[in-house]
Amino acid sequence: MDPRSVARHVESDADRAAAHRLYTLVFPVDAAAGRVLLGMKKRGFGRGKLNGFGGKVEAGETVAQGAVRELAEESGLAARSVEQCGLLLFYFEGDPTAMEVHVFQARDYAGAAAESDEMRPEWFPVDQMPFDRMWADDRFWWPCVVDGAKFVGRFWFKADQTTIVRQSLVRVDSLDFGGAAS
Ligand SMILES: Nc1nc2c([nH]c(=O)n2[C@H]2C[C@H](O)[C@@H](COP(=O)(O)OP(=O)(O)OP(=O)(O)O)O2)c(=O)[nH]1
Repeated sequence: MDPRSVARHVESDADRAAAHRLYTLVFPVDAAAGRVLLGMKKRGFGRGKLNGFGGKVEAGETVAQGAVRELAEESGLAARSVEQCGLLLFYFEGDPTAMEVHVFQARDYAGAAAESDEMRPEWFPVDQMPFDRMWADDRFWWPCVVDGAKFVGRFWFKADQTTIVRQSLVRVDSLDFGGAAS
């Protein structure tokens, strides 16, 4: 398991041995206007869905650095800071590698949203999210973001990447795993 993975803190002994791949997911929030920037994914995994901005954490960067880099690459926004609000673990039937997704909000950023090769950005009111055009799990944990609550969610998907067969979601006091996620 990647030494930056926090999964070892939240999973069972059996899960701890499994491979985890680290990802980031960043939601730029315009708090004054009550809106969040999503992007329509133009290619690859999750193509056609609306989502936050993110991707794989690269060698030599922290998870937070990866979040800032992906946000800039995909949306054109330069985050001055990012705040982690959640941890998501995804398991897909037939795939031995779990996805460990670190979810951030970016409330302090510079620049204007611009279309990239990967994403077409669009602002939405935080209380009117287009869940029908998003990943199936998002409707369950997004209310935690709106409430300002930190959360850990685990979702087991069928290989169709659409059907959730099992899930757990808990609100937590802290996502500080001894520095592992910073
Ligand atoms: N909201 C939401 N986001 C998800 C889910 N599953 C999932 O992988 N994501 C996010 C995490 C990442 O931000 C993104 C997947 O990363 P990616 O495949 O685009 O990674 P990347 O940009 O490094 O990929 P690449 O095309 O450059 O190889 O999708 C989900 O169920 N809900």
